[in-house]
Amino acid sequence: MPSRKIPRATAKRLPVYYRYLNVLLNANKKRVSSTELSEAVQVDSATIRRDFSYFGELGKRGYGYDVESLLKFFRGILNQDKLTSVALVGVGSLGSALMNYNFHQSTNLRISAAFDPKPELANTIKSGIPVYPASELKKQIKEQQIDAVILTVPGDKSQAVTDELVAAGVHGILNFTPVRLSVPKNVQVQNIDLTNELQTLIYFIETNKVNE
Ligand SMILES: NC(=O)c1ccc[n+]([C@@H]2O[C@H](COP(=O)([O-])OP(=O)(O)OC[C@H]3O[C@@H](n4cnc5c(N)ncnc54)[C@H](O)[C@@H]3O)[C@@H](O)[C@H]2O)c1
Repeated sequence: MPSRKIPRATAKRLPVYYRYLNVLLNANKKRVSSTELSEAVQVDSATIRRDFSYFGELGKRGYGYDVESLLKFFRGILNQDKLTSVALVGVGSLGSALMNYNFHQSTNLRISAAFDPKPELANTIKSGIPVYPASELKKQIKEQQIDAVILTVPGDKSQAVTDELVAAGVHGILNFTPVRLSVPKNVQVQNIDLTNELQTLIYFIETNKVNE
Protein backbone atom coordinates (compact mmCIF):
# COMPACT_ATOMS: atom_id res chain seq x y z
CA MET A 1 0.00 0.00 0.00
CA PRO A 2 1.63 3.28 -1.01
CA SER A 3 1.98 5.72 1.84
CA ARG A 4 -0.31 8.72 1.54
CA LYS A 5 -0.42 11.75 3.69
CA ILE A 6 -3.91 11.97 5.15
CA PRO A 7 -5.15 14.33 7.86
CA ARG A 8 -5.06 12.94 11.38
CA ALA A 9 -8.81 13.50 11.79
CA THR A 10 -9.47 11.39 8.67
CA ALA A 11 -7.15 8.64 9.93
CA LYS A 12 -9.05 8.54 13.22
CA ARG A 13 -12.36 8.03 11.41
CA LEU A 14 -11.14 5.12 9.26
CA PRO A 15 -11.64 2.43 11.93
CA VAL A 16 -15.18 3.77 12.50
CA TYR A 17 -15.98 3.40 8.81
CA TYR A 18 -14.29 0.02 8.74
CA ARG A 19 -16.37 -1.36 11.62
CA TYR A 20 -19.64 -0.19 10.10
CA LEU A 21 -18.76 -1.57 6.66
CA ASN A 22 -18.20 -4.94 8.31
CA VAL A 23 -21.67 -4.74 9.81
CA LEU A 24 -23.07 -4.05 6.33
CA LEU A 25 -21.14 -6.93 4.81
CA ASN A 26 -22.44 -9.30 7.47
CA ALA A 27 -25.95 -8.08 6.66
CA ASN A 28 -25.26 -8.94 2.98
CA LYS A 29 -25.47 -5.33 1.87
CA LYS A 30 -23.70 -4.76 -1.42
CA ARG A 31 -23.56 -0.98 -1.52
CA VAL A 32 -23.95 2.04 0.68
CA SER A 33 -24.45 5.75 0.00
CA SER A 34 -22.53 8.43 1.83
CA THR A 35 -25.86 9.59 3.34
CA GLU A 36 -26.58 6.13 4.81
CA LEU A 37 -23.02 5.85 6.05
CA SER A 38 -23.30 9.32 7.52
CA GLU A 39 -26.39 8.44 9.56
CA ALA A 40 -24.87 5.24 10.85
CA VAL A 41 -21.48 6.58 11.92
CA GLN A 42 -22.63 10.10 12.85
CA VAL A 43 -20.20 11.87 10.54
CA ASP A 44 -21.67 14.33 8.03
CA SER A 45 -21.72 13.07 4.45
CA ALA A 46 -19.55 15.90 3.08
CA THR A 47 -16.82 14.89 5.54
CA ILE A 48 -17.18 11.24 4.50
CA ARG A 49 -16.84 12.16 0.82
CA ARG A 50 -13.82 14.33 1.58
CA ASP A 51 -12.24 11.57 3.71
CA PHE A 52 -12.72 9.03 0.93
CA SER A 53 -11.43 11.46 -1.69
CA TYR A 54 -7.95 11.20 -0.14
CA PHE A 55 -7.90 7.63 -1.43
CA GLY A 56 -8.99 8.37 -4.98
CA GLU A 57 -12.25 7.46 -6.69
CA LEU A 58 -13.82 4.93 -4.36
CA GLY A 59 -17.47 5.53 -5.20
CA LYS A 60 -19.63 6.32 -8.21
CA ARG A 61 -22.09 9.21 -8.31
CA GLY A 62 -25.62 7.86 -7.93
CA TYR A 63 -24.41 4.38 -7.05
CA GLY A 64 -22.71 4.93 -3.74
CA TYR A 65 -19.88 2.79 -2.48
CA ASP A 66 -19.36 -0.89 -3.07
CA VAL A 67 -19.19 -2.36 0.45
CA GLU A 68 -16.87 -5.24 -0.33
CA SER A 69 -14.30 -3.25 -2.29
CA LEU A 70 -14.36 -0.44 0.25
CA LEU A 71 -13.73 -2.95 3.03
CA LYS A 72 -10.91 -4.56 1.10
CA PHE A 73 -9.36 -1.16 0.56
CA PHE A 74 -9.62 -0.08 4.21
CA ARG A 75 -8.40 -3.47 5.42
CA GLY A 76 -5.19 -2.81 3.54
CA ILE A 77 -4.81 0.70 4.91
CA LEU A 78 -5.60 -0.30 8.46
CA ASN A 79 -3.31 -3.32 8.30
CA GLN A 80 -6.21 -5.58 9.26
CA ASP A 81 -4.66 -8.38 7.24
CA LYS A 82 -1.59 -8.75 9.37
CA LEU A 83 -1.27 -9.38 13.08
CA THR A 84 0.20 -6.37 14.84
CA SER A 85 1.98 -6.94 18.11
CA VAL A 86 2.15 -4.10 20.56
CA ALA A 87 3.81 -3.83 23.96
CA LEU A 88 2.43 -2.37 27.16
CA VAL A 89 4.68 -0.51 29.56
CA GLY A 90 3.48 -0.09 33.16
CA VAL A 91 1.52 -3.04 34.56
CA GLY A 92 -0.46 -1.11 37.21
CA SER A 93 -4.22 -0.65 37.54
CA LEU A 94 -4.83 0.73 34.07
CA GLY A 95 -2.18 -1.41 32.38
CA SER A 96 -3.60 -4.60 33.93
CA ALA A 97 -7.12 -3.73 32.78
CA LEU A 98 -5.91 -3.19 29.21
CA MET A 99 -3.94 -6.44 29.28
CA ASN A 100 -7.03 -8.26 30.44
CA TYR A 101 -8.98 -6.74 27.56
CA ASN A 102 -6.22 -7.37 25.01
CA PHE A 103 -8.32 -6.40 22.02
CA HIS A 104 -10.29 -9.65 22.08
CA GLN A 105 -12.80 -8.38 19.54
CA SER A 106 -10.10 -7.44 17.11
CA THR A 107 -8.44 -10.12 15.07
CA ASN A 108 -5.28 -8.25 14.24
CA LEU A 109 -4.09 -6.51 17.38
CA ARG A 110 -2.62 -8.08 20.46
CA ILE A 111 -0.39 -7.12 23.35
CA SER A 112 2.50 -9.52 23.07
CA ALA A 113 4.78 -8.21 25.82
CA ALA A 114 4.47 -6.11 28.97
CA PHE A 115 7.08 -4.40 31.13
CA ASP A 116 7.23 -3.31 34.76
CA PRO A 117 10.05 -2.83 37.28
CA LYS A 118 8.13 -4.47 40.17
CA PRO A 119 10.07 -7.61 41.12
CA GLU A 120 6.89 -9.57 41.87
CA LEU A 121 5.70 -9.05 38.29
CA ALA A 122 8.94 -9.79 36.48
CA ASN A 123 8.93 -12.96 34.40
CA THR A 124 5.31 -13.80 35.12
CA ILE A 125 2.44 -14.32 32.70
CA LYS A 126 -0.51 -11.99 33.26
CA SER A 127 -3.73 -12.35 31.26
CA GLY A 128 -1.73 -14.62 28.97
CA ILE A 129 0.92 -11.95 28.31
CA PRO A 130 4.57 -12.30 29.37
CA VAL A 131 5.69 -9.55 31.76
CA TYR A 132 9.36 -8.65 31.50
CA PRO A 133 11.40 -6.58 33.95
CA ALA A 134 11.64 -2.94 32.84
CA SER A 135 15.39 -3.42 32.47
CA GLU A 136 14.72 -5.68 29.46
CA LEU A 137 12.62 -3.11 27.63
CA LYS A 138 15.10 -2.16 24.93
CA LYS A 139 16.28 -5.71 24.27
CA GLN A 140 12.78 -7.23 23.97
CA ILE A 141 11.33 -4.40 21.88
CA LYS A 142 14.18 -4.77 19.42
CA GLU A 143 14.07 -8.57 19.35
CA GLN A 144 10.29 -8.71 18.94
CA GLN A 145 10.37 -5.84 16.42
CA ILE A 146 7.61 -4.02 18.24
CA ASP A 147 6.59 -0.76 16.61
CA ALA A 148 3.80 0.47 18.87
CA VAL A 149 3.55 0.74 22.62
CA ILE A 150 0.77 1.45 25.11
CA LEU A 151 2.19 3.67 27.84
CA THR A 152 0.61 3.33 31.29
CA VAL A 153 3.44 4.34 33.63
CA PRO A 154 3.20 7.09 36.27
CA GLY A 155 3.44 10.56 34.73
CA ASP A 156 6.82 11.34 36.28
CA LYS A 157 8.35 8.27 34.62
CA SER A 158 6.77 8.76 31.22
CA GLN A 159 9.40 10.88 29.44
CA ALA A 160 12.33 8.72 30.56
CA VAL A 161 10.49 5.58 29.41
CA THR A 162 9.58 7.29 26.14
CA ASP A 163 13.24 8.13 25.48
CA GLU A 164 14.10 4.47 25.99
CA LEU A 165 11.29 3.37 23.67
CA VAL A 166 12.43 5.75 20.96
CA ALA A 167 16.00 4.49 21.32
CA ALA A 168 14.66 0.93 20.96
CA GLY A 169 13.08 1.87 17.61
CA VAL A 170 9.41 2.28 18.54
CA HIS A 171 7.41 4.44 16.08
CA GLY A 172 4.13 4.92 17.91
CA ILE A 173 3.01 5.49 21.48
CA LEU A 174 -0.53 5.35 22.80
CA ASN A 175 -0.05 7.65 25.75
CA PHE A 176 -2.39 7.26 28.71
CA THR A 177 -0.25 9.42 31.00
CA PRO A 178 -1.17 13.08 31.52
CA VAL A 179 2.27 14.19 30.29
CA ARG A 180 2.75 15.68 26.80
CA LEU A 181 5.65 13.60 25.56
CA SER A 182 8.50 14.94 23.57
CA VAL A 183 9.46 12.66 20.66
CA PRO A 184 11.33 12.94 17.36
CA LYS A 185 9.35 13.62 14.16
CA ASN A 186 9.32 9.99 13.04
CA VAL A 187 7.45 8.90 16.18
CA GLN A 188 3.68 9.32 16.52
CA VAL A 189 2.03 9.90 19.87
CA GLN A 190 -1.68 9.44 20.39
CA ASN A 191 -2.83 10.92 23.70
CA ILE A 192 -5.76 9.32 25.48
CA ASP A 193 -7.20 11.61 28.07
CA LEU A 194 -10.39 10.41 29.73
CA THR A 195 -11.01 13.78 31.41
CA ASN A 196 -10.93 15.49 28.02
CA GLU A 197 -13.28 12.94 26.50
CA LEU A 198 -15.71 13.25 29.37
CA GLN A 199 -15.64 17.05 29.24
CA THR A 200 -16.32 16.94 25.49
CA LEU A 201 -19.23 14.59 26.10
CA ILE A 202 -20.69 16.86 28.76
CA TYR A 203 -20.27 19.84 26.45
CA PHE A 204 -22.27 18.07 23.72
CA ILE A 205 -24.96 16.99 26.20
CA GLU A 206 -25.40 20.63 27.24
CA THR A 207 -25.37 21.92 23.62
CA ASN A 208 -27.99 19.34 22.62
CA LYS A 209 -30.22 20.39 25.51
CA VAL A 210 -30.07 24.03 24.37
CA ASN A 211 -31.04 22.98 20.80
CA GLU A 212 -33.88 20.66 21.90
N1 LIG B 1 -5.68 8.57 30.36
C1 LIG B 1 -6.52 8.21 31.28
O1 LIG B 1 -7.69 8.32 31.11
C2 LIG B 1 -5.97 7.66 32.53
C3 LIG B 1 -6.80 7.06 33.45
C4 LIG B 1 -6.21 6.55 34.55
C5 LIG B 1 -4.82 6.66 34.68
N2 LIG B 1 -4.09 7.30 33.76
C6 LIG B 1 -2.65 7.43 33.80
O2 LIG B 1 -2.11 6.16 33.46
C7 LIG B 1 -0.92 5.95 34.17
C8 LIG B 1 -1.04 4.67 34.97
O3 LIG B 1 -2.06 4.81 35.94
P1 LIG B 1 -2.32 3.64 36.99
O4 LIG B 1 -3.47 4.07 37.80
O5 LIG B 1 -2.41 2.33 36.26
O6 LIG B 1 -0.97 3.71 37.86
P2 LIG B 1 -0.27 2.54 38.68
O7 LIG B 1 0.64 3.21 39.66
O8 LIG B 1 -1.27 1.56 39.18
O9 LIG B 1 0.62 1.79 37.59
C9 LIG B 1 1.83 2.28 37.05
C10 LIG B 1 2.75 1.11 36.81
O10 LIG B 1 3.89 1.57 36.10
C11 LIG B 1 5.02 0.88 36.61
N3 LIG B 1 6.26 1.57 36.27
C12 LIG B 1 6.91 2.54 36.95
N4 LIG B 1 8.05 2.87 36.32
C13 LIG B 1 8.12 2.09 35.21
C14 LIG B 1 9.08 1.93 34.17
N5 LIG B 1 10.18 2.67 34.13
N6 LIG B 1 8.85 1.03 33.20
C15 LIG B 1 7.73 0.26 33.24
N7 LIG B 1 6.79 0.35 34.20
C16 LIG B 1 6.99 1.26 35.17
C17 LIG B 1 4.74 0.77 38.11
O11 LIG B 1 5.52 -0.24 38.72
C18 LIG B 1 3.25 0.47 38.11
O12 LIG B 1 3.00 -0.93 38.12
C19 LIG B 1 -0.70 7.21 35.01
O13 LIG B 1 0.16 8.06 34.31
C20 LIG B 1 -2.09 7.80 35.13
O14 LIG B 1 -2.06 9.19 35.31
C21 LIG B 1 -4.65 7.76 32.70
